[in-house]
Amino acid sequence: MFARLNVLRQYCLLSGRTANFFQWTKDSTQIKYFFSSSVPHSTIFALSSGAGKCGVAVIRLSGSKSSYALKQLCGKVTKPRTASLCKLMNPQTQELLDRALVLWFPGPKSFTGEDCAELHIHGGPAVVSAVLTALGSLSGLTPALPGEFSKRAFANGKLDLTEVEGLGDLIHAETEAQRKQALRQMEGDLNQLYTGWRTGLIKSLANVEAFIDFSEEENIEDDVIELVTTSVMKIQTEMEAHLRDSRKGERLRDGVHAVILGEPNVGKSSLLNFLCQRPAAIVSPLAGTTRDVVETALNIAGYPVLISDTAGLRESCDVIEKEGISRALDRAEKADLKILVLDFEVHGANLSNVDFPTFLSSYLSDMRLYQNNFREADSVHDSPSNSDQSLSFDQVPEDSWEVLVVVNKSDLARVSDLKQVSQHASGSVCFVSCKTGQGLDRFLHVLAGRIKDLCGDPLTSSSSLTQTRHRHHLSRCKQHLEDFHNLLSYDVVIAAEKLRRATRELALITGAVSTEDVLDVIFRDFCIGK
Ligand SMILES: Nc1nc2c(ncn2[C@@H]2O[C@H](COP(=O)(O)OP(=O)(O)OP(=O)(O)O)[C@@H](O)[C@H]2O)c(=O)[nH]1
Ligand SMILES: [K+]
Ligand SMILES: [Mg+2]
Repeated sequence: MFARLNVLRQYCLLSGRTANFFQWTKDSTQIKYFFSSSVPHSTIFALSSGAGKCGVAVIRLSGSKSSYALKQLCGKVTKPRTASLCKLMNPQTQELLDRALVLWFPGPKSFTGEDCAELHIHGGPAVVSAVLTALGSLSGLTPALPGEFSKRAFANGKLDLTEVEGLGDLIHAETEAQRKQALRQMEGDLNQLYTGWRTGLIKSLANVEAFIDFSEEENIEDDVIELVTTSVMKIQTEMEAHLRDSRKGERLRDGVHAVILGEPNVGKSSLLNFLCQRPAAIVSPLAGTTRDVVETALNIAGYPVLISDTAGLRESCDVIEKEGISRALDRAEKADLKILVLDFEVHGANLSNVDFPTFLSSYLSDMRLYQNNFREADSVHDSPSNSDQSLSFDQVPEDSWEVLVVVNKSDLARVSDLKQVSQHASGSVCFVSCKTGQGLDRFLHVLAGRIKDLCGDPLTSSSSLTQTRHRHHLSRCKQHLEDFHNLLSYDVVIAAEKLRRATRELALITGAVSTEDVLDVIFRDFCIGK
């Protein structure tokens, strides 16, 4: 009985595709399994190219009535996977709608796995509207919901969930590196990795269950548990390394958050304007010009960066300026990269042997302390604290941060001074002048290098974790595996349950096991026609 049970259970777990529709529950003696009823039957259609006037628009159909629709509009079903020039007629009036290139993809060799067709028509809004109206008039055809084509592709085993997410990211990719990462994921990079781990864990689980069921009566190899432990440990180690990637893939997907920080008037806004090549922030000789956070999205060397200019940091009694400083500190806390701007005239002579990350960390926490004190005592508007909060480099080291140091206004320095100071400063300090442009090319180069380090190279590095959703399930999986090791010598049955839960977490990532809620969230961001 147990052997049969295991075979069936394994079948459910291993048959990646079937498992989509195959859920099982176990009570003490029997297994119930059933097919999900979510197999779609209607035939859907939508404009898959962007809306608005364009040369060519693509209307896509999927479902069993696609061939019927072709017959109604073109008078025939065209040759599979070949572009055929056809006249599209209104099925009711036989009026000519457009001349189109028609493609016919009989299932299962299609994007969704169902019978599919594409109509490449002229991209005028009236043409598109006339063809969509004609399709809508056919019985059994309904307009597609957002992401419905991809959802069907998933339901029919054409894509797993990570590939669906890769496809969504590819459509939303705005920079070259994002495109590469998304494409890699859409091609099945993460699916392979996670399914590989899951298959490995399922094999181990089968061995543990065989051990539980037969160890007393039959010949089970003595070292089976030892082999399982080694194999699970190997997967666990790989998973831990994958989780420990400093959020590179997630950063590339969402954009690196960089923040420009420094005292008033050092040229923070001038630097932002240089980076985005437009006057995004107001520059003026008045200290305290920038109050709000000024945020701009940039593409730096193919990587997405969200850069924020902030209020100059100082002990201010002005309520609005204080609020600006609070916002700057909040932004600094969340940023992946902090760009500290200094004024050459003020700090140029004092740059050697400074540990900037630890210095900035403690400087910002002192600023925060000052801000909080100020908030608590309403009466302190005209009595700044006694502590000296100007930038000086002798503060106590605290933490290690990603900091890029820019020394601005180096045009005001004597050439000999600049040379001497830059020789003694650490290699990561950039001496620039936003006024004359000197040093800005090198700064850009250094900045691009840092951003690349933060995101990783999507082509050469190993597969990156790209989504919080994946991280969530992987962390839980890792926890179950740890519990498995800890429990194994006490209670094999409970340990086996932990292993089973670990495999389930991986199945939730790829969608081998899925719930409607998760699918709704994933497909929600898709556009109509995809
Ligand atoms: N000589 C010189 N002046 C500069 C340079 N960069 C900026 N400035 C001037 O310095 C002043 C302050 O520049 P901002 O960019 O407004 O400085 P900020 O750090 O954003 O100032 P706040 O927003 O007030 O904190 C302006 O008058 C700029 O023209 C530079 O490289 N050399
Ligand atoms: K200013
Ligand atoms: Mg400013």
